[in-house]
Amino acid sequence: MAATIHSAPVPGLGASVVTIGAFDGVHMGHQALIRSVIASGRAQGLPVVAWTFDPPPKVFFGRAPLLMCAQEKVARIASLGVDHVILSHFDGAFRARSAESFMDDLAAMNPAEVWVGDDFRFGAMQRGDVDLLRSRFAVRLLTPVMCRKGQRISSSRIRSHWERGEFHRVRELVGWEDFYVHPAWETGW
Ligand SMILES: Cc1cc2nc3c(=O)[nH]c(=O)nc-3n(C[C@H](O)[C@H](O)[C@H](O)COP(=O)(O)O)c2cc1C
Ligand SMILES: Nc1ncnc2c1ncn2[C@@H]1O[C@H](COP(=O)(O)OP(=O)(O)OP(=O)(O)O)[C@@H](O)[C@H]1O
Repeated sequence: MAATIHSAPVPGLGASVVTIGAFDGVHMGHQALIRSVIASGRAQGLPVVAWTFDPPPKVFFGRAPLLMCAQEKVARIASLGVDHVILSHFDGAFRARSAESFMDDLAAMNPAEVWVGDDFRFGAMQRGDVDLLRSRFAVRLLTPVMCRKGQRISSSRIRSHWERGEFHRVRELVGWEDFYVHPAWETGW
């Protein structure tokens, strides 16, 4: 069944399992996290929600270039098999929301589990962390997914490889066989 796309918390969920993240590139670490929440949701018979942001916060703050547009990101997250994708517009008003206010929205979906990585932060000034999330929800942490060289896969590392022109590494760490790297990037503009 195709995922439904929302711009705010999914209404009317009596229970759910949720994962949250910027998910720029939907790389192999993100895929493992999303597959874990799907497996858990299926096992419990609960709807699976992936909550992401457009643009990714780091891009909004000018700390990173974008790896993947929102349309492609949502399509790839949906293709993994989640039931709902929330795409929140990350702007000046959204970034100023407190961690507590964000958790109130999360609570409206009655999550039985919230799946994130151990470095997940949220809320104004990044004040929310895994411990705060644990104060209100059952948090499930995914063990970091490493590359074959033993380093944690991240959007930041993929951006660095891209900037150095190491496109074979970009493709390897992103983990999508059809990930499009423009030929001009391969040869230099
Ligand atoms: C309601 C809300 C407010 C946020 N405000 C800030 C902020 O003020 N500064 C910041 O650097 N990041 C902010 N973020 C972004 C988070 O630090 C983080 O990037 C986001 O929750 C995605 O998590 P991830 O980076 O682990 O994927 C905010 C996130 C949320 C959900
Ligand atoms: N390699 C990984 N293994 C397990 N979880 C991961 C991995 N990379 C990211 N995550 C988790 O996925 C969610 C989304 O992460 P995020 O979008 O910040 O990815 P990132 O690759 O760490 O990005 P950036 O490098 O820009 O900080 C977070 O909960 C994060 O902890």
